[in-house]
Amino acid sequence: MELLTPSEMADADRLAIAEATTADQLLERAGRAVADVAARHPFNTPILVLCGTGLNGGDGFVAARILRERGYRVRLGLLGPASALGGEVAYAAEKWGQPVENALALSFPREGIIIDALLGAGLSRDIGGTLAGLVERINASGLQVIAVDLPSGIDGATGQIRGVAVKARETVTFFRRKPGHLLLPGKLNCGAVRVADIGIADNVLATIRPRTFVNQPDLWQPGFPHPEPAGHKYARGHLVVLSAGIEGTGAARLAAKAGLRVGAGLVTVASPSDALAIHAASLDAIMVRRCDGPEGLAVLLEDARRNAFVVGPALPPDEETRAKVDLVLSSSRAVLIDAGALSAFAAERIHFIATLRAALGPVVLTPHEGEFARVFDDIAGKHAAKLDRARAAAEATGAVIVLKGADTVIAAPDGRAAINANAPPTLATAGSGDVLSGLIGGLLAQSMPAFEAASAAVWLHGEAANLFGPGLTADDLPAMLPKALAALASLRPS
Ligand SMILES: NC(=O)C1=CN([C@@H]2O[C@H](COP(=O)(O)OP(=O)(O)OC[C@H]3O[C@@H](n4cnc5c(N)ncnc54)[C@H](OP(=O)(O)O)[C@@H]3O)[C@@H](O)[C@H]2O)[C@@H](O)CC1
Ligand SMILES: [K+]
Repeated sequence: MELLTPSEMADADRLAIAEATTADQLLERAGRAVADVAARHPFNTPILVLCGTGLNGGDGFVAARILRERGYRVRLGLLGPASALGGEVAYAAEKWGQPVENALALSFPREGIIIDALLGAGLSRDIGGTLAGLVERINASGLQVIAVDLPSGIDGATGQIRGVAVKARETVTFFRRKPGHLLLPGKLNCGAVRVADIGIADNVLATIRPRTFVNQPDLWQPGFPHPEPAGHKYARGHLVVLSAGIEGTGAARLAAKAGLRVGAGLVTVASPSDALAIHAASLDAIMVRRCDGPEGLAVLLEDARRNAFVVGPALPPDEETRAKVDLVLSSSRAVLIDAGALSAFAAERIHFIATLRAALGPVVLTPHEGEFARVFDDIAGKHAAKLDRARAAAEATGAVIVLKGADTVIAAPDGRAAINANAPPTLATAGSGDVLSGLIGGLLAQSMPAFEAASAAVWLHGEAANLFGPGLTADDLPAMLPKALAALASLRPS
């Protein structure tokens, strides 16, 4: 499902108006959708509608009129003079035809709901002054808030709070969600997000060509390597996970188990001599091979059937790790780089980016924010918004970037980006990132394209955690994958 930035949404409105509808009709339908949500509250609920002077306020005027017609007690406060209203908003205000209070001077009811129609897609700067005071009063009022399009103060393109922002219980948006509904902190201010159909046809998207998506199976399911009846393990790739030494072997096993569960035909843990015995004792279906230093890795790379490598979980951020990364990147294999293999380049950033750009095979990096800042300090300094940071790093390196967090962003070098929305807080647990690395590696081994592989893995990771429920540890994730894969298969178009 596509996500539209506020400016892409304005294009959608324009295209819809050019084709089959009028601005008045769009405003009427948007306001009606808001009224429908408010009308789920009991009949005698007092409703305070707070309107700005733009189209967001116009939606508020329409909602106020419809709710009053339905018998609700509605008061309306306007931010600014009525003379500032123009076009369809002035028309909606005229049709309201009831008293208009000064939003900055009105008294709040003790109970009821507030409809926040102060600012939506037109937010263009930080909120300050008296409006900031009003937003703080709304948040301190204890009243339930229904936000129109976006909670006022949330940037629809980035999810950032511009100065202050309304905290809503529900948000009604139109046609498609915006990135700010999914990215933190905006997501937390939105409450439950409802998407209303206001009569904009999907075909406007062919002109707009959105580049940002919700990370859902429709985005990558067609390329997902569901097992084929005639398939055999050698057609499903061979994933190699590099292990750390004796004190850090669990991470490689977690990644390897995830890679095997997600369908890689063969999985090998490449282990330093000191850890061979412990891996061999705890792995059955997964193979174990000796791999000491870059020389050992070079030997493993001689077999071209080993087509995907996970490098980083539990590896020390040192020169030897850098040498291993350089070696796999120059081998034209699919490579997943995480953890120690990212941090190893904190002092060698220029070299790292140049090596990534020169890589012949697909590459995916999975930094959390701390690792990202370490390796891409220039980009982190330039871009405050997570979506922009991930895209800039993907463009700079030619790699797919999975910028992890509660609102993980997956960005491709061609500008596509997906925002993940199914990760429960229980995923923030030790070893969870190693499982994700293995999932991506396992899909890369099966030749799934890198952006799709990374997005699918992030979704499966979230799905497995959701299916497990409370008390999750990373060890539980590979065991939950069959259920997550079954859930995915059930969503497959027949
Ligand atoms: N397009 C369509 O057809 C449809 C659009 N729809 C609706 O329209 C909404 C977008 O409407 P919009 O573009 O008029 O912008 P909107 O959010 O009302 O704000 C503009 C006003 O805010 C002001 N302002 C900005 N930042 C500020 C700040 N920090 N602090 C204070 N003021 C600030 C800005 O002032 P200015 O910058 O001009 O001084 C201007 O006056 C969209 O969210 C959806 O609800 C639906 O009806 C469906 C059809
Ligand atoms: K709003």
